[in-house]
Amino acid sequence: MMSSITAVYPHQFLPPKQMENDDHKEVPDNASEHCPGTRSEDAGKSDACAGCPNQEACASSAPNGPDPCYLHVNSYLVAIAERIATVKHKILILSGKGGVGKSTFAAQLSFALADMDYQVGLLDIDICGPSMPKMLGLEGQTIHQSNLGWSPVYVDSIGVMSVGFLLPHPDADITWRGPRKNGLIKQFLKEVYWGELDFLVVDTPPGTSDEQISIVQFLKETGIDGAIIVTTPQQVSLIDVRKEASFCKRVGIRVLGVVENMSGLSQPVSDLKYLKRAKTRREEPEDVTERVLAVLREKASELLGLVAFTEVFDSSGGGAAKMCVEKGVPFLGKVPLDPQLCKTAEEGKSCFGRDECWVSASALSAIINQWSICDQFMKNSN
Ligand SMILES: Nc1ncnc2c1ncn2[C@@H]1O[C@H](COP(=O)(O)OP(=O)(O)OP(=O)(O)O)[C@@H](O)[C@H]1O
Repeated sequence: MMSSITAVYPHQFLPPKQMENDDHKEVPDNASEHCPGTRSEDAGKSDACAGCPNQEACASSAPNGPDPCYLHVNSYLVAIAERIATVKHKILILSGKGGVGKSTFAAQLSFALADMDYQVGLLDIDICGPSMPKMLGLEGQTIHQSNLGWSPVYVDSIGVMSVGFLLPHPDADITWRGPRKNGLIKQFLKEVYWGELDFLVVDTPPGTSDEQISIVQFLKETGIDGAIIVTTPQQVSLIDVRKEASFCKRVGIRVLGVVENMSGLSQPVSDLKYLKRAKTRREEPEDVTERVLAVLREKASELLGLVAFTEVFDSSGGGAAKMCVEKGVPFLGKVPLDPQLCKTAEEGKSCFGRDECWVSASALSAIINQWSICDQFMKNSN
């Protein structure tokens, strides 16, 4: 039972002692209040070190030598494992490049899973560029804490956690080096009370850097079920997907599959015919019958799923499907470049069940169904 709910303010991102640190000064979670940092000349020797459980380890380490923080790795991994024990499945959403639609996919996947009556959490660990508050229509929301921990912000039963909820204003920048990002991700995993979840979807920044290393390290006790890699069809994006797949292999994370997003332009057939005719005649159909026919054609093509495909980016290299064969990872499918999906995602809404983005919604549904992770995972966990 939750009680005494209070807001979590930006200065509570990290414990005060870490807020005062510069990025090179490591302070163990259990250190005394005025800890000089494990890399300091005074580590283990200053007055503040008296009585600290790390004193001996710090005093015996040469400055800039092995970091005694690692002596406490086990304690926070255990704390995270206990906290995350109520989460059945953890899925990372990765991409090699930015702007390929990873956050869009993570948000729409969460909506789809919630529609299937799963309990879903969405953790945004893109610390410097959090998109989830916008993509879930939760801008301006703040995090609260209760005696159980930090409460996610909820939309359509999806619990969402993002650094975006902790910013003093939407334009505030976060310019942090690795250790501070690491600290916040650790804090999210230790502090957030998700309750019983079927899926925790983790949206990451592009690449294989601090955030990816942290999440893999922190969840290694409990295990990560797998990763979905999002790409666009261009070769420059696919080169980086190969790196993501190699990263997953090296750290022992199963690649659940690759999604090719913005994969050509798909339009209802009726739209194309209508546009072509209007362009040829250089006039709008003034005739009522013409207009009625245009609407009927659109509805008919929607019902029949008739879509015309136009290639936008060069995919002569074979696109993601070919790359998947070479890397031996599943190809999950293509999502078209769809202005309506962009609009819907930026309005923070689900594309499922919306007439205007039925083309991309059906592509996403096909991917999620083909992925059939829900069945597989739920069977394994029952
Ligand atoms: N299939 C699509 N069709 C049209 N627009 C799309 C599609 N997928 C994503 N977008 C739009 O592209 C933009 C970038 O998407 P998104 O933020 O999801 O990318 P990202 O890979 O998460 O980027 P970053 O990693 O840099 O945060 C957004 O405006 C989004 O609405």
